[in-house]
Amino acid sequence: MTQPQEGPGHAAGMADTRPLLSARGITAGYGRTTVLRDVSLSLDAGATVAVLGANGAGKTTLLRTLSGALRAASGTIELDGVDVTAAAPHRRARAGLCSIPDGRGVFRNLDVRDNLRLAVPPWSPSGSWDAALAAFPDLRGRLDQRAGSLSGGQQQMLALARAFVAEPKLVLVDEVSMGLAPRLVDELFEALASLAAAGCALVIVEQFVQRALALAPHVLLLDHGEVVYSGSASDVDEQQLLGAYLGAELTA
Ligand SMILES: Nc1ncnc2c1ncn2[C@@H]1O[C@H](COP(=O)(O)OP(=O)(O)OP(=O)(O)O)[C@@H](O)[C@H]1O
Repeated sequence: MTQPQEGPGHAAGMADTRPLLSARGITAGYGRTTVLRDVSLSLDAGATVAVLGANGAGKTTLLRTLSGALRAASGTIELDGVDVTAAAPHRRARAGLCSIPDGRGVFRNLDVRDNLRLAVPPWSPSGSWDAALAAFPDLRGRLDQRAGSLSGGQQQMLALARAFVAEPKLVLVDEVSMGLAPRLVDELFEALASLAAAGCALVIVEQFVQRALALAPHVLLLDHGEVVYSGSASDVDEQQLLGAYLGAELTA
């Protein structure tokens, strides 16, 4: 396994600048069940990593631990140099983290306008959501519509639009394509690409591996809660990838 400082988003040989996200030795789970074991992930500002692995490998658990929805049993998480291991989700959000969970992450009882308004950070100079509506013009005519009455795809657009408005340094995206038609998934991935192009770092969990790899130059491959590959997407061994997805024994 690659050491964290050589992992995703960290080009070997480059000047050693502080990573935006540094998670080291994370162990986490639910009650007495340990899911993640000694997971490390380091990501530079503006870098994108795809977290891959079979069902139950621990991908969502990793995102939940990074967002603060789940407390790590051991290990440390630093965001932009600040230790947020014990910080509540709202404190991580203030530090620049935005989480888009697979349950969409919108306020279903509020209309689209209020969903966007609440995503504006208090310190934002512009307080504008023009970029969000430019990325998702479909939402423009729905500002007064209750989020809960939007289609699944529109809710996912709104969740991503909120990320645009929040101007985060890091966005955690869990299964953005879940249950959506390919055309909508294209649109959502274009929006993710423009977030990345704007300098936002992304940690992506995605069932469509090829889509994730098209966006992410870096891969963290989990198998039964352990990192079995961490590094460049172009170097990932297809057999190893397949092995992790099939839950088969992996060769070194
Ligand atoms: N709230 C929970 N309580 C107890 N166990 C859980 C809970 N959530 C997940 N698990 C278990 O933790 C393990 C990892 O689940 P997780 O959702 O992180 O995997 P995943 O890689 O995201 O899988 P999938 O692709 O199916 O979403 C699984 O065995 C799952 O059953």
